[in-house]
Amino acid sequence: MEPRKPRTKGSPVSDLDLRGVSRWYGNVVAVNDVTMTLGPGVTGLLGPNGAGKTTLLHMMAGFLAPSRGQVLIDGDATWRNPAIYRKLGLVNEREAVYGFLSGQEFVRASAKLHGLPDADAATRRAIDLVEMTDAQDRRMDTYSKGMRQRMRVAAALVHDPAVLLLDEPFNGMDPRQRMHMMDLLHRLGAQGRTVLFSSHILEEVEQVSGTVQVIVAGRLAASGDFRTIRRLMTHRPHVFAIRSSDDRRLAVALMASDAVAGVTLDKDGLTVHAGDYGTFTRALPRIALDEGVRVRQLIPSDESLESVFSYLVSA
Ligand SMILES: Nc1ncnc2c1ncn2[C@@H]1O[C@H](COP(=O)(O)OP(=O)(O)OP(=O)(O)O)[C@@H](O)[C@H]1O
Repeated sequence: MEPRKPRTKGSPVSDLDLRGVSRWYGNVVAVNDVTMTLGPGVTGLLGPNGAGKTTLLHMMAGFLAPSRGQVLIDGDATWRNPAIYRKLGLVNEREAVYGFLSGQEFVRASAKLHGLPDADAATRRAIDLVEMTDAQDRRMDTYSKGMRQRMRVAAALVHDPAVLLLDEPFNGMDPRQRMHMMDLLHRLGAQGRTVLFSSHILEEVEQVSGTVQVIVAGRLAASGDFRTIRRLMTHRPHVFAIRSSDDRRLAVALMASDAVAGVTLDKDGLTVHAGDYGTFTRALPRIALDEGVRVRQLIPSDESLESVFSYLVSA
């Protein structure tokens, strides 16, 4: 976890604690016995579609009761506790904005809902934080996806919460908008806020967050800094499809290698089961060279995110 940093101003730092949290819908177990603690800095909640990310975020935000366990902010349960909204902001996955409102009106409505004593000042400050001051008077339906998303973040930040939760904030953004949003999350984390965002894309999480929580099929599958997660994902069995100038000869040589667990040969070439990505990809060129075989194609054939996740779950 990133070191705790003091907030520059506003409310004190907050910790978010999940203790044995489960949530089921009828027979569907959406979240299964998740325990984690989140502190200041940016944390990525990584998981494939349907893993339970939205359900977790909604429980953290006090929108949804845990079926079992507890979600606590600074020791207080989030469920049925409106007082936590002074400390917490949520940016939901679905865009719910009235396009006829200007960005400024949208953020100001949020300031009013929070009953802030000086709604205008809070609105100005939040819009400035997301760098949307120049565009604040335009109607929101004239904004790009990225601009709309930043205004939604401003609305969630208008009361200066110590905790910010964002559900798939990068969805539908082009690379430039994505960079801008990443920069914003970095800044918010560096200010000492506890920022949690969900994503199903490893690279997004890797670029923004110090800490990663991986959730699969409702369970916490792994957690740590992104290097640990990346290592877990590469140090695992891999399957490669290979075509070469002499598949048969290469197959025989590969079978003798410690880096290879199994080889099948058919008319489309070789399928190699390797114990570990790095060991195999370092060994292959040497083996091919020794045998005088030219490798024409090397394709990792089980690189789907789902296969990585299912490995992490079983690990
Ligand atoms: N209101 C509900 N009623 C029944 N099942 C639900 C409900 N909400 C979610 N689920 C189920 O719970 C599981 C977790 O869903 P959730 O939306 O939390 O996952 P997610 O990781 O956010 O996925 P996505 O990114 O696709 O939204 C899924 O199997 C989903 O179908």
